[in-house]
Amino acid sequence: MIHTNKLTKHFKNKKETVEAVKGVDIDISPGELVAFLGPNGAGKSTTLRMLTTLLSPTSGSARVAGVDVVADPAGVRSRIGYIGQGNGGGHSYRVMDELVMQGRFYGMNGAEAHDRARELLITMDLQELEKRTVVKLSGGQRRRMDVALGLMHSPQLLFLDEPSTGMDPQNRANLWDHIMRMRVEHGTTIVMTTHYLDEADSMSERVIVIDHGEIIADDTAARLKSNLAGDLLAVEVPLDSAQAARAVLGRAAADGDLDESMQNGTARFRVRLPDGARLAPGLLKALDAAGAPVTSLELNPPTLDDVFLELTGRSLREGVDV
Ligand SMILES: Nc1ncnc2c1ncn2[C@@H]1O[C@H](COP(=O)(O)OP(=O)(O)OP(=O)(O)O)[C@@H](O)[C@H]1O
Repeated sequence: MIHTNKLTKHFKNKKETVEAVKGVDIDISPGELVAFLGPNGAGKSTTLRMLTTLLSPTSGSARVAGVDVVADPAGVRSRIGYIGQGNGGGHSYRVMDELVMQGRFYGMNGAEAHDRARELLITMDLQELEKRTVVKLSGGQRRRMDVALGLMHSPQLLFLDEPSTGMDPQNRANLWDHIMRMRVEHGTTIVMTTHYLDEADSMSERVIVIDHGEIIADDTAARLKSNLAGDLLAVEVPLDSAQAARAVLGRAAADGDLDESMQNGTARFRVRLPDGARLAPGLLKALDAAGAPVTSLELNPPTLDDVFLELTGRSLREGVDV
């Protein structure tokens, strides 16, 4: 569905050249749900804008839905839906009319556009609002309508640029319910960008992590987490057994790193384990046998932020509103 070869975008300002996307190779198959995840300025939107023909690449190539983005941008656009960041300006048309107009724009006749609009109003739970003018919709309703607009011409491939930024948790969950339903009903391939770690984790099947214009990881969220981060185990032992605990835990640590702190007669250690749930019981026994009885234990599965931290030494949360 998407194939890129060393796709690159440089922006030239007066004094400097910004290398926003540095030769990325991306392959996405039909039906996949893929999230581009990365910090501010990583190059996610620029990549998406090249794939949707809104920007032309500096070099490299991209085929989207079987069509080259440079040779036939109109062909790409007719096959994809694109829902950009934020809402456009206010619209004084009614919801139904706006959808029908979009269908007409894509060459549908009036009856086809009407039927398709009615179908999408149901999928996106907007049927009660078909006569309301677009400016009067709430933020969440407006975003669902944006998605409906992007789907009017039944694209095989839908691009969502930060679909839920600025929404409250309830509206985000609601939007995702609708997107997932649409996906099941129409088998649409979805490519999205997001800042929200939990969203990339729970909604997408595959996460492409972008940093400084390069792809630094590409896998399922589950595999990224288990391969790169591991579970985080925190144990407390009495202070006088800290040395024994340090030796046992140091051997078990995935990366040899032990984080330790002392407080109120207790030593607290934090260590990453590749498969914590399976290893923790044996480790408790080993600690006990070494004379370091565990007084408290906490086991946390890794997050995509841990993955990013492991890959870059930085947290994705830095400077990001999550
Ligand atoms: N039109 C432009 N002119 C100059 N530089 C640009 C332009 N558009 C983007 N950039 C720069 O390219 C880099 C990548 O920007 P991009 O918008 O792709 O990042 P992003 O990962 O989508 O970030 P965000 O999550 O903040 O939307 C940034 O350094 C940005 O400042």
